[in-house]
Amino acid sequence: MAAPPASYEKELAAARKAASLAARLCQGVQKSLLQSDVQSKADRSPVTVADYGSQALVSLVLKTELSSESFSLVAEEDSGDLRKDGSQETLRRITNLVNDTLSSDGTYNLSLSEEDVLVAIDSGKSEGGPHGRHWVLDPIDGTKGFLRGDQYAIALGLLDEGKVVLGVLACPNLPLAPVGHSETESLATKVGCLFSARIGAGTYMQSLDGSPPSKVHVSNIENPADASFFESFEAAHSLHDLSSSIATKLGVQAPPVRIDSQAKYGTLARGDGAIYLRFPHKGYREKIWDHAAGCIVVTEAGGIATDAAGNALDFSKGRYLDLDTGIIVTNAKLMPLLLNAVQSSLEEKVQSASPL
Ligand SMILES: Nc1ncnc2c1ncn2[C@@H]1O[C@H](COP(=O)(O)O)[C@@H](O)[C@H]1OP(=O)(O)O
Ligand SMILES: [Mg+2]
Ligand SMILES: [Mg+2]
Ligand SMILES: [Mg+2]
Repeated sequence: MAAPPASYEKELAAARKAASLAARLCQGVQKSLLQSDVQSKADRSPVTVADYGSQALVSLVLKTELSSESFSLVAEEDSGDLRKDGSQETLRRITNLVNDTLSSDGTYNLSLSEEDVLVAIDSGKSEGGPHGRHWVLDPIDGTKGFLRGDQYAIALGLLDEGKVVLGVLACPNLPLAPVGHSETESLATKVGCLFSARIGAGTYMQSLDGSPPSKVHVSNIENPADASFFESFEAAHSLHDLSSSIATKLGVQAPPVRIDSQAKYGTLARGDGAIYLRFPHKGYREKIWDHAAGCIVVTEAGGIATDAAGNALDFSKGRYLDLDTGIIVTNAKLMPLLLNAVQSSLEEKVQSASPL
């Protein structure tokens, strides 16, 4: 007899715990961010002690909670820069952050050395791929938002045979109340959301301080005139002009809601807006950790995520996502209209760029 299908319940509980602890570490750092905590990577993008600390902590919690299983992690950061001369102080600070967060939780009797932290960070070097299980982690997604004091997310997913089977998004600065509605934004509202999704079991949201989870669903808007859309805060991450041309074609009335990170997938999953548009500049290659958790959070809530040609996102190809032009997300009713608008705006863009 065939084995029953995996339920991934134990893995989801471990992922929630890991992402919640990492969120606690990041919140502490964001409150007291020192200039010396921020470095530039070789690609000139920022990285902070919190990105490294979050990656070490998630890797450690997953390994400890799921100790009997083989462990593969595809994650954004590595220890290369931390092993260079002049990084000792930064490494010491990261190690203290990880140990302080572990002891504040109280369930682990662990104290890590600096070398343990480097090793935990480097356990994220897996290449992923179509076979077996691989955890996929962005320890801070939206580092620029994190530095501004805005939105960011700890994004953790699990691939099994190339498919995302669970995902959690911890969004420490995201209000529990809907965003993008000016009436609710003026109210002092509680922040800190944890989204979690398991294949076939739906998407749930709870507060990061531990309220019971409640099931969420994407917006059921059918008329694009009533829809609002999310896009990157950073114009360098997504072509705002292209989104605006698509929105105009669709008849969307509301201005774009710009927020950082995969928090956009979370807000869409709970129906705050109806559309997410992402069109990186030419030459940018999307990584799996920037979309795996967000993708299952939104699809288990009834949404659809595709590339600009309407193909499902394929997480089985290694560390990068191979895709056509961009990523679009909406509900099943709006997707055909959205795809038409995207394709016609992309054609216009090509025509306006080619010499007559
Ligand atoms: N030039 C770029 N174009 C598109 N995305 C980028 C670029 N540089 C970094 N990113 C990544 O885009 C995501 C943030 O997107 P958003 O614009 O939706 O906030 C992050 O994963 C960020 O990485 P990181 O995880 O290092 O912050
Ligand atoms: Mg980064
Ligand atoms: Mg990212
Ligand atoms: Mg990141």
